Amino acid sequence: MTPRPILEINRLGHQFGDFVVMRDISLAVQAGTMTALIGPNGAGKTTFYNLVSGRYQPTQGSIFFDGLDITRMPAHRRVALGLLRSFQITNIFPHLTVLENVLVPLALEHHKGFRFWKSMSRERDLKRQAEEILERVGLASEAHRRAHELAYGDQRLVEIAIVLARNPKLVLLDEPTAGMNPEETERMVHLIQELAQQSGTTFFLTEHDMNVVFSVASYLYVLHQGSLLAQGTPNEIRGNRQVKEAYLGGSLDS
Ligand SMILES: Nc1ncnc2c1ncn2[C@@H]1O[C@H](COP(=O)(O)OP(=O)(O)OP(=O)(O)O)[C@@H](O)[C@H]1O
Repeated sequence: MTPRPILEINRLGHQFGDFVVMRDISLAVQAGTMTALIGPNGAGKTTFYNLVSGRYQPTQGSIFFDGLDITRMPAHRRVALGLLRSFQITNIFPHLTVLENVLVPLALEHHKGFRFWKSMSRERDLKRQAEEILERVGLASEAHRRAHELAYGDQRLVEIAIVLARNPKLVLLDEPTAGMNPEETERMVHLIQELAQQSGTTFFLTEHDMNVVFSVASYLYVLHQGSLLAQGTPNEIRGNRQVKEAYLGGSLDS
């Protein structure tokens, strides 16, 4: 029996007024995989993520998460179900320490809320969990620094730690290496690979850097002008003529 996909998109379409940005997208993301959505600039990746995360509601089609129809569900309820998005723009509390940045979502996950912040901060168990998450993303030594003091690449790691603290089933990773230098990119790639192998979390990422995509993803969907142009393994996509043409000049050859 084929396992049920964690994310199933059926004939998804979206219009802004009369302008059709997305048409007839059907795809499935299998649990435990690292799947990527790629496409040239303006292909519709951000719109697609906004539809899946609940920021926009599609004008056509349906979205199922873990077997549940979430097409019209508000974003915060999707988060509560375990569907999280890591934003391109750093989305952290700059004046809290790195550890506190992870403790806040952990507290939310444990339904304790901000009112209990003071007593909660002493709770050894949550602190230990936060430290474990920081260990996993390679930030244990930065735990007591304020987040805004960190280098850009490390701030993106804090963002990943915040997402992990919500105990996600599916993470939409929006350009995880955008704006990073080569060293930071390499660290992030290693981290993504490790997370994909070790946790039961499923990742669905979009990324402009094809070297990153081909080294982390096991399956790819290619968007072009709002439609699905191709799907397949990294090797199949690398050799796909239509995909190469869509990218005009072969950034896929690298
Ligand atoms: N709010 C909006 N209103 C009208 N058109 C929009 C809106 N948001 C996006 N678009 C249009 O939808 C199309 C897809 O844009 P989108 O940002 O989803 O593409 P993308 O693949 O994420 O691009 P990039 O890789 O450059 O970030 C583009 O033509 C864009 O101009």
